[in-house]
Amino acid sequence: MTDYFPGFGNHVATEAVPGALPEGRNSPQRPAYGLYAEQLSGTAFTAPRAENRRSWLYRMRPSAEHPAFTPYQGAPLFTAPLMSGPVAPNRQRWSPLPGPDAPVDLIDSLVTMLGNGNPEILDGVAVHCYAADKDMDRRVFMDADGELLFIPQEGRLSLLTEMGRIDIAPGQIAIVPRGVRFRALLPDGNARGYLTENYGSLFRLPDLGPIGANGLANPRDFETPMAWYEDRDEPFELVQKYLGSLWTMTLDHSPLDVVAWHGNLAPCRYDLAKFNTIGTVSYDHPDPSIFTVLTSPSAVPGRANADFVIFPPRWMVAEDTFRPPWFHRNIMSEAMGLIHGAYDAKAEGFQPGGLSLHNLMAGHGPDKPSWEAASNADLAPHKIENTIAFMVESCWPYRPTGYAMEHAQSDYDAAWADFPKAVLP
Ligand SMILES: O=C(O)Cc1cc(O)ccc1O
Ligand SMILES: [Fe+2]
Repeated sequence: MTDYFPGFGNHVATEAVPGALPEGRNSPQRPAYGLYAEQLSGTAFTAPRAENRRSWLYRMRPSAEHPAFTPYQGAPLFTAPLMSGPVAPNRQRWSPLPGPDAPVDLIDSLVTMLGNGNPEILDGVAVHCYAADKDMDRRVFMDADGELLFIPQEGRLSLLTEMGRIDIAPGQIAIVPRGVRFRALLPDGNARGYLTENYGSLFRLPDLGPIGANGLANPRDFETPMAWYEDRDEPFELVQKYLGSLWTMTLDHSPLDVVAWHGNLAPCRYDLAKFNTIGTVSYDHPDPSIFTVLTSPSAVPGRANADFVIFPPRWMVAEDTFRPPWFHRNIMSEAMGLIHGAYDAKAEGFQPGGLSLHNLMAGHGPDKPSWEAASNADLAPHKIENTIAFMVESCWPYRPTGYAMEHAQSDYDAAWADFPKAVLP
């Protein structure tokens, strides 16, 4: 059983062994039990206090003690997206990826679909999919390129991280900060889902403006695990993603050996069912920014490097309104996935586990069957139920990988074919 602390980005102090956490200072001359003190910084030392995120880890061996990394040969589809060459301004959509041919763990199963920005300039975001059926045993992963946001779609994940164990099921999400090592177990034997990799500023809760002090994702519903460690003196492979490529080295022990930690940079989980969904109670379809769970700001105010947005169950009551998403062309770029159920703008072809891409200025919106149904619907209050879609909206256009382009649906444009022409008086 794992226990969690409630709250988002709180300062936490936790020890798995009594007496392991120093009191009154971060770096005593001799930490208890011969532990090693290590600071893990998620923001620059000099970041403004309100944004400053770091933790102090007390571990059995310093993480500096390791041999050189060499190129990793696994995870052939877990890549940086291509950074050059033309990108067609086409809308794209993907059916769920085929399952693995041979047993594969979470890291080796990752398939990079979309990405923008560049880990070298600390801006941008990538969307990967996983479909795994093997635990990571004596294998640990760490991402130097960004913060990881897990969005399971099928099957639970147990993320054994340096800073605690996180259990999530479809409908829940987990964040693992940049640099935090972990291995993933699959309690159901297999798991599928999405992984968002944020190269930019850390995800945080959005400002609420006139909404007030409460609403959307409430801070208390985020959960940070208590300290947990494994004391295993056996070979452990550590795979690291660094500047877009994968590297490996082998330790003679598990690096998940942090016995105590304190600070405000830590993994956490959140149950999307707890989202306080806000919508119109009069008319019109509000902009989807009202569904923002987490945002990673860019340097331009109000223009996110990445917004993680959900479309959860909710009441639709708008009067004299076309209720689903409208036709639109957006300066922001939209990657969307579906955890379960059906999305109200796409009656056909957008399946749970699938993905879609509407890059900046691509005309999109309801497909023809959704448009027809919503244009003629009786506007009684109606509850959208049994579904959660999500969007990773970014100010930078996404580049699909070569794999993504080879596996895209070939007929997505047909979603918007044959709309009747308006008849003028
Ligand atoms: O394109 C989409 O389906 C996502 C979306 C949803 C919505 O309610 C309004 C705008 C928008 O981009
Ligand atoms: Fe959109």
